[in-house]
Amino acid sequence: MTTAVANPRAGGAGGGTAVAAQARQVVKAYGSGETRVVALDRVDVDIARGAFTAIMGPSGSGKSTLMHCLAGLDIVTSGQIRVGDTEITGLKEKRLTRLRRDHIGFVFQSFNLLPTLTALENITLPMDIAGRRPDRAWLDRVVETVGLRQRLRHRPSELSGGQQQRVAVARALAARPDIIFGDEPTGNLDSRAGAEVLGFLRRSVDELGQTMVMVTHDPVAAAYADRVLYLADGRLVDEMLRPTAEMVLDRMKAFDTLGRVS
Ligand SMILES: Nc1ncnc2c1ncn2[C@@H]1O[C@H](COP(=O)(O)OP(=O)(O)OP(=O)(O)O)[C@@H](O)[C@H]1O
Repeated sequence: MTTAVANPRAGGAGGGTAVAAQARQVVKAYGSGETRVVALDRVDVDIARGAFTAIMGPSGSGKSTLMHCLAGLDIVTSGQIRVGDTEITGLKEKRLTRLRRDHIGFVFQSFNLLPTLTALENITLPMDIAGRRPDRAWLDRVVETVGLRQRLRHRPSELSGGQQQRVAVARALAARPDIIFGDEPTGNLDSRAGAEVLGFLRRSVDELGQTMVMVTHDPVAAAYADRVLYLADGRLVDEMLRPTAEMVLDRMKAFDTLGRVS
């Protein structure tokens, strides 16, 4: 019934390009003088459209900073960031806010749902605020994909953690963003609920053509991705295609042996 929505990607910014987001020679430094910290050190990366990318690396290696820079939440010190066809470095805050609102979705570790609203109201809230009408057929398909049909009238307190995160995923998907960023989206969930949410993120890539980028420490979570990027000391040091949890774990152990964990 929901297969009628044939091309969910049509109409997005830069919909024709194979790269959803791109970093070129990105440097991000915090502070100055003796307290200066280089969080990203000349990072080049292409995030493929319609793929699931995981970002891994030791604590403090720059994962969140890279995600925030790619999402236009943080301003780079030097280098360029493109989202779709738009060069975002140098954009004024107003245009950046609009770009984030219209083209980027977020899923955080804490679900960030409004307790007084039902699941459905939470899902459509960003569109309501933006004065956009939800596309009913698309919303239907999203609700179906994340398995929330029977829970739409429930408030967050009446839902399990996994279900709440599925509402947050549906909220991100509902606006049909060009790219969704997740910062440890399963960090607050037990392994069963985490697996469920990761399964839905995977489905949103496979069935809805969504582009997903997720920061994680968890090899099992990373194994849901098509590609894993490894950061160490603010640099992109390695990547892995079609990962399995064992492969990711082995790679992490190799990094440990090199003394790269902080
Ligand atoms: N606002 C800030 N001010 C100063 N330094 C910062 C700031 N944000 C991050 N840093 C520093 O930049 C570096 C990278 O931080 P970042 O949060 O990106 O790492 P991470 O890999 O996401 O770490 P974790 O896995 O612990 O979340 C760290 O050394 C951190 O201390």
